[in-house]
Amino acid sequence: MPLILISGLPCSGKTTLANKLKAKFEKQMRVEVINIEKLGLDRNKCHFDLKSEIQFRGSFKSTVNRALSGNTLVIADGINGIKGFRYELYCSARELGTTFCLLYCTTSPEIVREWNNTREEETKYSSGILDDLIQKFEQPNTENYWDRPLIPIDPNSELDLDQIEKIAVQGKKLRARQATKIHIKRKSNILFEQGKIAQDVLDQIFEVMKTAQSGETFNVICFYTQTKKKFMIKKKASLPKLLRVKKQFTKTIENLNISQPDEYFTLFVDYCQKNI
Ligand SMILES: Nc1ncnc2c1ncn2[C@@H]1O[C@H](COP(=O)(O)OP(=O)(O)OP(=O)(O)O)[C@@H](O)[C@H]1O
Repeated sequence: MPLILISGLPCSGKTTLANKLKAKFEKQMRVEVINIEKLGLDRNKCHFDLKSEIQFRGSFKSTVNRALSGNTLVIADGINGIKGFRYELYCSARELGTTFCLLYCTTSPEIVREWNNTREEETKYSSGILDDLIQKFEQPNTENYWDRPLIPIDPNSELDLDQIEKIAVQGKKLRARQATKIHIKRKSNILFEQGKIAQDVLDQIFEVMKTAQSGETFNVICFYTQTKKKFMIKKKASLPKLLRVKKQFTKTIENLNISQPDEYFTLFVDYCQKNI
């Protein structure tokens, strides 16, 4: 059954949107909204650090997959700000040959901060986590085929539920393709590829450090294919220290199912920024 994926900054009106969709569609079919509340989790704990984020994404995805295999319209209501993760959810819909669409709540960072301030204390994002999530958010982009069809939603404008129904429910079904299966690479290939990506990132960081003076901050830009991450490192580190960071990262993510090279790259660069 259809998958409606919602994406947007934290506190951008996603659940409000999901509830409006549910109210409309449940007159016609079974509808399941999957979000932090449904999973019984705390939004600040889920995004506290890399490990908890990855665990949260794992349970979000498996709950979506379980619901999709039933006769249910699934509304996957989350920040879904990592493009590699949106790709994985798109693939779930594609493997089942169902309809799919991405609704993007376009609320700006300034407004989400305001809305967050008016929330009840227990549902508020702490300001550090809110800023971190805003900074990391990879905006949906129709150049990525898995971000299509994309419907931008401004929570302050009238919602065109009929347009969403036309695309998400009556629209074209995705076709399960061999490519989806090919993508499920053998673990050893994935580990080999991740090792290369990590080494590449370290080489790029080390290159900048070689020419910089101790005590100054470094601006580093790391590339992986077309993905670019710019960040700052506060102090110079030795090569053994960089290798230790890589080892710690590998330990942190071991047993977590990261198959997308893009996602691995983004997570590793974030980890380097925080731990060097
Ligand atoms: N159009 C709107 N105008 C003003 N406030 C709004 C609007 N939409 C949502 N809000 C407020 O923003 C807060 C967050 O709304 P909502 O739970 O829908 O966002 P969310 O993106 O699902 O949040 P989260 O990232 O925590 O899941 C709520 O307090 C809600 O009242």
